[in-house]
Amino acid sequence: MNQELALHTDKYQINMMYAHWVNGTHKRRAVFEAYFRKLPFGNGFAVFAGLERIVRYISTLRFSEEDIRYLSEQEENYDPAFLEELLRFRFQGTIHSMQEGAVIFPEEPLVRVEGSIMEAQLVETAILNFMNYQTLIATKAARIKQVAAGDTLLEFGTRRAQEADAAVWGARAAYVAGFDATSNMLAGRLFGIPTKGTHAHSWVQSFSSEQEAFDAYARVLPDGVTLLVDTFDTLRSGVPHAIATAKKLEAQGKRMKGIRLDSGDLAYLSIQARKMLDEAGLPYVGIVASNDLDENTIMNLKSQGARIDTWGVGTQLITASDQPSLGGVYKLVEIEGSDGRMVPTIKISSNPEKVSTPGKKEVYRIIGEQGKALADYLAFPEEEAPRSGRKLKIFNPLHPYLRKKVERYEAMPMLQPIFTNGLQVYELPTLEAIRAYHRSQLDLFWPEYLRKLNPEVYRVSLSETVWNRKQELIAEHLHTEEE
Ligand SMILES: Nc1ncnc2c1ncn2[C@@H]1O[C@H](COP(=O)(O)OP(=O)(O)OP(=O)(O)O)[C@@H](O)[C@H]1O
Ligand SMILES: O=P(O)(O)OC[C@H]1O[C@H](OP(=O)(O)OP(=O)(O)O)[C@H](O)[C@@H]1O
Ligand SMILES: O=C(O)c1cccnc1
Repeated sequence: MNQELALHTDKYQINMMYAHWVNGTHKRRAVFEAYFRKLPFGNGFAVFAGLERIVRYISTLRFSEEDIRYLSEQEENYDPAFLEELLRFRFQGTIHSMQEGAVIFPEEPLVRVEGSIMEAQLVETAILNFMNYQTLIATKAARIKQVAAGDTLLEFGTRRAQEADAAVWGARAAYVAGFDATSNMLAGRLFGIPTKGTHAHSWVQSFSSEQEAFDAYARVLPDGVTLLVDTFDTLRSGVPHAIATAKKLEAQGKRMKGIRLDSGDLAYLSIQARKMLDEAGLPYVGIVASNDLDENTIMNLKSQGARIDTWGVGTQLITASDQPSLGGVYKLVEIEGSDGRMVPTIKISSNPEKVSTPGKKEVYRIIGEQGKALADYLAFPEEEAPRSGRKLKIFNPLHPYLRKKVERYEAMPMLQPIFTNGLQVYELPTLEAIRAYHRSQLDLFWPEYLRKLNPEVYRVSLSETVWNRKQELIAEHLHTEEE
């Protein structure tokens, strides 16, 4: 899915690039950081996703002749010399990022872009677009995985997704966070995600009897067939007909894989269907359920003793319906001054949570002696990196009186170099490696940070130097305001 995406940006980015170019400031060095302020779904963590798309986007970022022609028709009347420069544009900046599958938290840099103000501004919109959506879906999927850890999870959302890209990249994000397969064949081909499918009601409706429909499907797809049993009456018709088909398969030495329930009381129906299958000597036939499922319904069904082994989850996952967007932002944290030195910048807001943290920052995950994460720690790259034996003060930046000191720990750097001066230096991991990394990340946390309801708040701490710089800049700003 390599598309031409240079114009996949907001017009104001092009206009700011142009204004910088006219002003002669377009080559000033700038550092931006992308982060979010609030976790989605009331969850205690999020799962980072979107990097592969970001890498593909950055490495193929070019304005085509058609893009330039389109820009030349805009009411802004861009100077042709500016458009000429866009035609030669290549991203030459440096990007650091969290790796896909990382467990991440509010207020920490997830993607850091350093480059000319012109190029760093251009890529804001697309980076946020990819990161916000894929991280949101991976986080939703992680919540579903948490309540059905030992079961099989199928992603069924394409028909309800917000268009094609969302379906395909959403299927990938779900797989990153632990789903087992998708129904989307394109996602399967593009990313190597396992694909699975049962059949629709239309298959049964297109025959004169349910039995005939089941037998025909099983004849064509004898290995691992799953039959949808709720077209007419699940317990009186669907399950008995499926049992009859399974017996015919057995006679040929084949095993039916499962039945699918898609309506009605899924707890009751699955318990009854399980009994009927077991009594018919078919304990190996599994039960798939679908129908507007999410983590809450699945948990609830499990608490009712539902006998469901596989969950098909569509709409609620792919649209993240209880919170359909992640509010990731991209803020300027440093800019080159007239003397060529980099100057930290701050964005002040009357809402203290919206005041940005100045300066380019590294993110360290501080792992305590029991192998579990204690806090994340943000420090300037020029500060001495945290290492065991060097006492660290961990505090909550919004409530600095909540503090503790740690001395024996491991400091795990979280941001990896992805591009250096335009050159891709990061080799994209396989999806299997990303899934394994995600699981290893979850293992770093005590369960109280991971639980789905009212989780403990994990701390993202600032180094004292970062904290002091922030206070100085706030004070400077107030001082200038008063003058
Ligand atoms: N035992 C149960 N406990 C809690 N929720 C359930 C239970 N059984 C099913 N559900 C959920 O309740 C909702 C039922 O929705 P709805 O009433 O639209 O379905 P339906 O009428 O059974 O089927 P259809 O989709 O054909 O209309 C679904 O989200 C389903 O997952
Ligand atoms: O419910 P979701 O989580 O989105 O899962 C996907 C749904 O898509 C299919 O039916 P569809 O919704 O097209 O029709 P139906 O509800 O009438 O079965 C399938 O039978 C599931 O119910
Ligand atoms: O294979 C299935 O059962 C399926 C696929 C997509 C949506 N609903 C169901």
